[in-house]
Amino acid sequence: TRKSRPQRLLKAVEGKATLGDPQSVITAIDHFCRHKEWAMNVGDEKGSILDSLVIELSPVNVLELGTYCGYSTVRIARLLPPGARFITLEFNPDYAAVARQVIGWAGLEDKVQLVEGASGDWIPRLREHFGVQMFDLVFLDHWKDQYLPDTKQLEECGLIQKGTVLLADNVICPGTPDYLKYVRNSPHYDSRYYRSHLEYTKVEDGLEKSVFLGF
Ligand SMILES: CCNc1ncnc2c1ncn2[C@@H]1O[C@H](/C=C/CNC(=O)c2cc(-c3ccc(F)cc3)cc(O)c2O)[C@@H](O)[C@H]1O
Ligand SMILES: [Mg+2]
Repeated sequence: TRKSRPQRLLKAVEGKATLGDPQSVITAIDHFCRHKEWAMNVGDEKGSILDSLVIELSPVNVLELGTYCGYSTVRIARLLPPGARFITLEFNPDYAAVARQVIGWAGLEDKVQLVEGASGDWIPRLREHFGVQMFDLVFLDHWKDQYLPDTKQLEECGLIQKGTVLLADNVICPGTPDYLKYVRNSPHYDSRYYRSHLEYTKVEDGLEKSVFLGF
């Protein structure tokens, strides 16, 4: 059967990137998505905003919801301080398999724990299974209607505490209206929109950064 788009994206990485060089993996994926086939990676423009926020935050415990091909996983992992812990959740086994190889090409497999499974099933188990107390950064980039329920579940499990930063992709396109309303209206979050564009296009999109202020 024909290869899937993530498998074709992986071939582009293997053909162009340098083993162990995260930047070359990022560049290869961006080139593939801009010139060959669009794919729903956070991309280079929003990716640069993501980079600057990771550098500024220097997070120790990071959670990503929705690994897909591992593009944002590589962007984040390459900037983490030694000893940081990065868990990324992906419930599609085919995407997880591609992401593992993309992360491996970047030489970042020791920095990332890719957990195959649904966020709803895993969020309640992260504390006892991985011994994580709270997350400094949560990057939301999975199904857009899951951002809000998963955020509430993270709050209930005590994995979001004072100072935790939520960074959400696609708050304009495709859009996450219920999540946006929640973080922008809640007295417990200080929320800010970083205007940008939908990856590899001129369509408006952006990232919403929401800092939890405590209960
Ligand atoms: C069931 C919820 N829990 C989940 N737990 C773990 N992984 C999950 C989950 N949901 C989805 N996933 C995974 O996250 C990924 C899903 C991402 C969904 N993203 C989008 O729909 C998206 C879509 C667009 C987009 C924008 C404009 C268009 F015209 C077309 C598409 C752009 C983006 O940047 C996007 O992120 C997949 O790998 C999926 O298997
Ligand atoms: Mg996205």
